[in-house]
Amino acid sequence: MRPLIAGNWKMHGMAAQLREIEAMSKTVHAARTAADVLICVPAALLSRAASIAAGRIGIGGEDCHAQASGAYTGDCSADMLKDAGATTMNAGHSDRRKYHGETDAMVAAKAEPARRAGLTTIICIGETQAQRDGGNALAVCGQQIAGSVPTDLARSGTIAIAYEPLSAIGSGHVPAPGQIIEVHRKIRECLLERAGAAGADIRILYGGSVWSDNVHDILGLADVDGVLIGGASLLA
Ligand SMILES: O=C(CO)COP(=O)(O)O
Repeated sequence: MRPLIAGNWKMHGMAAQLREIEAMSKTVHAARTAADVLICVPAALLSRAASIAAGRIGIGGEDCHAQASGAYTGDCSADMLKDAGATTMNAGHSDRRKYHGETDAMVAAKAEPARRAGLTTIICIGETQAQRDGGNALAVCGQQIAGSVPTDLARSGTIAIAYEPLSAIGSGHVPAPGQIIEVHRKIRECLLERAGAAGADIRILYGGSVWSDNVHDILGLADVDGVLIGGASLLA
């Protein structure tokens, strides 16, 4: 499977930061990179980022509202992301689950309008350290897949999954390879159960403290079809 190298800028970046999009687009284009490259940016930068990227790399949104329009002050719909130039969006990032109380059902409800808008949705899952310490990591990830991945979307090829264990995000602590392999294998099994053969073609990304010095090793692990990068994606 062609890997996806995705960045997530979170709530970082003013207009000056778009220089990095320019530099990344040029590098990817010139090097004919053997991977798809995508940067998810704050909504305020989306339109300018997409115009600078000019299709050389993908530009994504970081979230959307489940409704197409309405009295939802401060929110942004999947159609709006698409209209601004996005190809992809994130849903269910642990920041959203933690600070906005997003549940699996809410995440699933965002993925469907994204598909209708023509966006691929990267659905983020991952266990907390307490869940891992309690021996529940695989069960938690399985439940998150069951709750946040609509079956028809899994079949339609318009989603990717990002496994981001919370203890790895922004900490510099990447789990042992065995942990990543074990959880990705579990996710693959869940996807095959849900979507049949189509589940084999869904990309499963790893996220959490990915940097230039560990990305090659991580991409070499079984069932790792790409990475979702936070801090390191701010620099071309
Ligand atoms: O949350 C992440 C990407 O969505 C990972 O962030 P870091 O790469 O900064 O650990």
